[in-house]
This record gives sequence, C-alpha cells and structure tokens, in this order.
Amino acid sequence: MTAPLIKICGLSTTETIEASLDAGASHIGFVHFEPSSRHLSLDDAARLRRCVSSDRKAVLLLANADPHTTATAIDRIRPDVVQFHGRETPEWVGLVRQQAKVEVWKAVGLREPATLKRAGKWKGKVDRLLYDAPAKALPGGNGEAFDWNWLSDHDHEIDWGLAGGLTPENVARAIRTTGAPLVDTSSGVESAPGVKDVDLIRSFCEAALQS
Ligand SMILES: O=C(O)c1ccccc1NCC(=O)[C@H](O)[C@H](O)COP(=O)(O)O
Repeated sequence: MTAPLIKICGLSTTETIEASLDAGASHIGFVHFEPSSRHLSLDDAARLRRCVSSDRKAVLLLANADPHTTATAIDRIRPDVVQFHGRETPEWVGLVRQQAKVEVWKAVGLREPATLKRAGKWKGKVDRLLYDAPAKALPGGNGEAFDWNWLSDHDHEIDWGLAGGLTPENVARAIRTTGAPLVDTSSGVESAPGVKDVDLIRSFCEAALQS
C-alpha cells in the first residue's frame, strides 16, 4: 500500500511546523476560527505559512466564514488548500474553488453510514472530502473518532481523507481498517488543548508511515 498523506492541523509555532515537516507531514493546517484555542490571526497565519516548504501544502481551515473573511484570508495567507469545516454548501465551496483557483476540501461529519451515500453532492465541487466525527462544541478538532468500519468497504467517488480522534496509538489501525489515503490529526498530537507536542507529532507520523 502507498504511504498515506499526513496532515497535522492547528499548528501555531515554527518549532511544531518544522517537526511536522521533518517527520514527513505532507500538509500543515492553520485554523482561522475565533472560538477555537487553535485560532490564528491572519498576520500569524501568513507568517507561519511561509515556513511550509514548496514541496508540502499549507491548509487554511475556515468554518462558516463569511465571503469577506474567506476572500481576505485566502488573499493574505495564500494557502495551497482551503479546508471548509462548517455548514458550507456545495455551491459555496464550488464557487470558492472556481474563483480563488485553490484546492478545496470539505469536512463531512459522519453521524451514521447513510451520510456517506449523500457524499455525491460534493462531486465536482471539492478536491477532497475529509471524513470526521460529527460537530460538537467545535465544528471539528474535538478529538472524537467515529466508527471506521463505515468506510472499510465504501466505494469512494471523490478523493478523501480520515480525521477525528486519530492518535499515535490508533492511526495505523485506522489506516488498515479504512485504507485512508490521507490522515489528519490535531488533538491527538497535543499535550493540552491547542498546545502541540513535537514528540507526539513524530510518533504519529512514524506510525502512519509504517502502517
Ligand atoms: O481545530 C479546531 O479548533 C477546529 C475548529 C473548527 C473547525 C475545525 C477544527 N479543526 C479541524 C481539525 O483539526 C481536523 O481537521 C479534524 O477535525 C481532526 O481533529 P481531531 O479530532 O482533534 O484530531
């Protein structure tokens, strides 16, 4: 099996970005969502984005951002990918993809297997779907997993990735169960809410790459 792509989300220091890149992460996520402990101002996100080398991808995460915020954030941060993690519609994310000429991902919270059947509505609107646990206090980044078996024999029509409660201990099993081509973690590599831990980042990447 090909090694999965790895996204480390919610980074806020140069040290943890460098550790993620050294450990083999392909995608570095920056959260611009004020209620989150991982929120970055546009200035900080634009500064940190420059630490992401051109052979990896910077991901800007937005949740229910209005059109002005979305346009301003894309313009300032110049991400490779925009990850929409709220209640955005297929029409809206499709429009952003078309107009901003940026790769677009949409997080889909899986409450039940039937949600997978409705994923077709994103076809042609997004470059990747990110299957995550359903929203709780925050739309994402809650450290909660869903039943990976729901994905084990799903016939994917759209590129996808797996998120939700992934840790250094469970990521290899998650990849074996689902065949995920990309894994995404945030809480699982933190020592406290919003505080990333370089040792956990390294362990996560090692486990994912050896799976
Ligand atoms: O991280 C946040 O604070 C956040 C806020 C609002 C929307 C999404 C958010 N995070 C998304 C992620 O970090 C990941 O893409 C995904 O949900 C996995 O998170 P976790 O379960 O914590 O590993």
